[in-house]
Amino acid sequence: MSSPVVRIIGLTRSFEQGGVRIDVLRGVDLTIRPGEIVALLGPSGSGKSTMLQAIGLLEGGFGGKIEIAGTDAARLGKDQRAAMRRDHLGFVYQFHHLLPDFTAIENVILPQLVADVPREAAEARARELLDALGLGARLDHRPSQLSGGEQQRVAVARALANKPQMVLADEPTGNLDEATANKVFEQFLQLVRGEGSAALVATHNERLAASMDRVVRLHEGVLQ
Ligand SMILES: Nc1ncnc2c1ncn2[C@@H]1O[C@H](COP(=O)(O)OP(=O)(O)OP(=O)(O)O)[C@@H](O)[C@H]1O
Repeated sequence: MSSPVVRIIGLTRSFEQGGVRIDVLRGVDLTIRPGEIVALLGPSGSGKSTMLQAIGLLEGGFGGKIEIAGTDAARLGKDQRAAMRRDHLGFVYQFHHLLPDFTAIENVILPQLVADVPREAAEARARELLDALGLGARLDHRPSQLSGGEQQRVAVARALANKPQMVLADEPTGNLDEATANKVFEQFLQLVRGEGSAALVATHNERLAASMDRVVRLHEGVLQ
């Protein structure tokens, strides 16, 4: 059996708020296999974003163990964590965070150049992903010239540009109207499946969650 893309054991995280300690994550265990698409459900404030930040190696302050692609994150220095994010993980957020002065295709090319992909190959890959998302006629548009759904699709293409083993998505269609959200989400899932990436997708939407391979729920700091 192939090794998991992510394995977390006993993940904990607490915050101080106004002198009061809140234990948000109280011992979360989760294993995600290659290509597995997992929905992360939980009420507002239950710690979904906090969990994605931990797995994305974006912040410290966590207890427990996180392994990404078989490597214990605790052993990685700052630069190695950045390399792990770049080479193995893709990120999609509720808001697109595209670079406003770059076109759609440039936004998808850039992370590849940072990963030392040659320019021509990076451009071909960006074109392929944007085409697959129905944005073939929008390659040279800047984010401000795109609709919300189109911006979010560019963000999806950017997340997949470096062929990540896993995509971490935090309410990736949360700022879109329902019809657009459904369409973009369907395209997102189809592309992630086609690419063979695993994904962990935080959402409030039970219906979208049901279309994924597995659903886990955060409740009172643990997964159910
Ligand atoms: N940097 C921080 N400092 C203090 N408290 C924090 C911090 N980050 C998160 N929290 C608290 O941790 C809890 C979980 O927040 P988190 O954003 O992970 O929840 P969530 O499940 O993603 O919520 P939502 O569905 O509303 O996005 C909340 O009570 C939040 O206020």
